Amino acid sequence: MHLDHAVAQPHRHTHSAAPLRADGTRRALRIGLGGPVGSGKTATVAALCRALRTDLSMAVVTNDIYTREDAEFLLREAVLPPERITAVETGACPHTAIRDDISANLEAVEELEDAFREHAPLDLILVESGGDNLTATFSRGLVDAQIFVIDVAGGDDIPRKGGPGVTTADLLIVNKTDLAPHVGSDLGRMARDAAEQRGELPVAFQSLRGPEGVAPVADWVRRRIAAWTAR
Ligand SMILES: Nc1nc2c(ncn2[C@@H]2O[C@H](COP(=O)(O)OP(=O)(O)OP(=O)(O)O)[C@@H](O)[C@H]2O)c(=O)[nH]1
Repeated sequence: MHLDHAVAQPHRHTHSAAPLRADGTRRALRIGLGGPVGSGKTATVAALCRALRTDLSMAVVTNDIYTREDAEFLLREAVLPPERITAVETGACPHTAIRDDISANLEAVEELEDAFREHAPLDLILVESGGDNLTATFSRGLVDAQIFVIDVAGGDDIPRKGGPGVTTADLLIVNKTDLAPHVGSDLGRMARDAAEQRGELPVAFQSLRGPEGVAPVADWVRRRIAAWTAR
């Protein structure tokens, strides 16, 4: 079994918000990325921007507790033009801003949509959560699909322990597989536990340091966009 390769498909259709705006135009697909501190959310967002930006009109909203560090990293790396990156400062509780009081994030995605609507309507907005614990999930009023990013260095028992991110995310990424031999994580066990917790929901084993990088996850995003556009 090639665990470095994404196990994809099928996915559930759990969209809650309407794909069309009041004026009949299609809005962008919104995908949220959550997960524990340091698991690789920003690195995955950066890699997705590089992989998809020539084919798609895209933008990113970052959430940090007190800083704009994630947005500054994306700006420094020039993964997208600055006007396509917005930072939301969430205050004390990062999961509140993506789950309970989503107003600041909704405002950010709607402003981005409006800014590009005329000349290059957005196809995709990635919303990155601030690093938080295993319970941080997105409101379905904010995003249409969510990706949960964990990493092998966080311990190979994370999939077994479950939690809403691991069990319900539309895609689970087990990141930094290149580190598995160094930290003694058993990828086979993580795959079995993840399958047990998630049933048919897909899991991608990813190393951004490896030759494949983000490609399998970028393909998953493309399929979501295709399904969104076909609706
Ligand atoms: N070895 C290895 N390192 C990685 C990989 N992906 C990300 N990293 C590194 O892990 C560190 C944390 O990555 P980030 O993308 O900042 O993690 P994050 O989840 O956004 O962190 P917070 O925003 O602080 O929650 C960085 O030094 C990345 O370069 C990977 O696949 N392999």
